[in-house]
Amino acid sequence: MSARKAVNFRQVGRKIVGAARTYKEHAVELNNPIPSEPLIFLKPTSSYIEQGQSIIIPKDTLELHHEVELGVVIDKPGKNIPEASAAGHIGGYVLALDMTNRTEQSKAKKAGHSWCIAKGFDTACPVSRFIYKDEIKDFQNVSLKLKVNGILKQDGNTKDMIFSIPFLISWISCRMSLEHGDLILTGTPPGVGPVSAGDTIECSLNDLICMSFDVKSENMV
Ligand SMILES: O=C(O)/C=C/C(=O)CC(=O)C(=O)O
Ligand SMILES: [Mg+2]
Repeated sequence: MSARKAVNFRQVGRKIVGAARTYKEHAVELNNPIPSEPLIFLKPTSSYIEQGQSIIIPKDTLELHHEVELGVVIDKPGKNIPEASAAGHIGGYVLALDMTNRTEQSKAKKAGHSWCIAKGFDTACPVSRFIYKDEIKDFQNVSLKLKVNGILKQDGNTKDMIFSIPFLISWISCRMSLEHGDLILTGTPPGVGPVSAGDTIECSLNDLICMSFDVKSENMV
């Protein structure tokens, strides 16, 4: 059996590409149109945290939302990647949270500005350990769950995505080169909602990964 290959995406520190509204019911719950093509954004790698660190709500935030997502880690770089060969560029996965400052996002949407502040604050991208490719048999059939203070809020599966993961990889690569160590957040299933200081978020991927994060406000740190 060939040695498993890990991609040290945290050490490599390349870009985080977020895909938005990739689950129909999530687009609907936020009163958004069902997209005809992917909507993407970038998150800085300064937003990464791992279990043991806290999610910090930026000051003046009225509404911070949880979004549990499957993250795809890129191994083989490429540009204009054909959909048919896109899966060959995947190096592994993570369970991720695309924490979102909805207060900032609403302002940005009204003004036609980017979501970089809404999506890019420190601690906005909690991630699990690296998940080897062979640990997930079918990336298009992955269960994603999230609880807040023990109450189930999100319970989705990547089989319900509007765009397939190979399509997302191909589509993104036609607009920007994908590099070794990049992370693609593939979007969140329905059930997103607010978290407050003192809350605990628990999330899981299949029966493989569980992680939890506490939520603090800036004046608590
Ligand atoms: O359109 C909005 O109001 C918000 C969209 C998102 O934040 C989308 C995602 O990040 C997602 O679908 O995962
Ligand atoms: Mg998201």
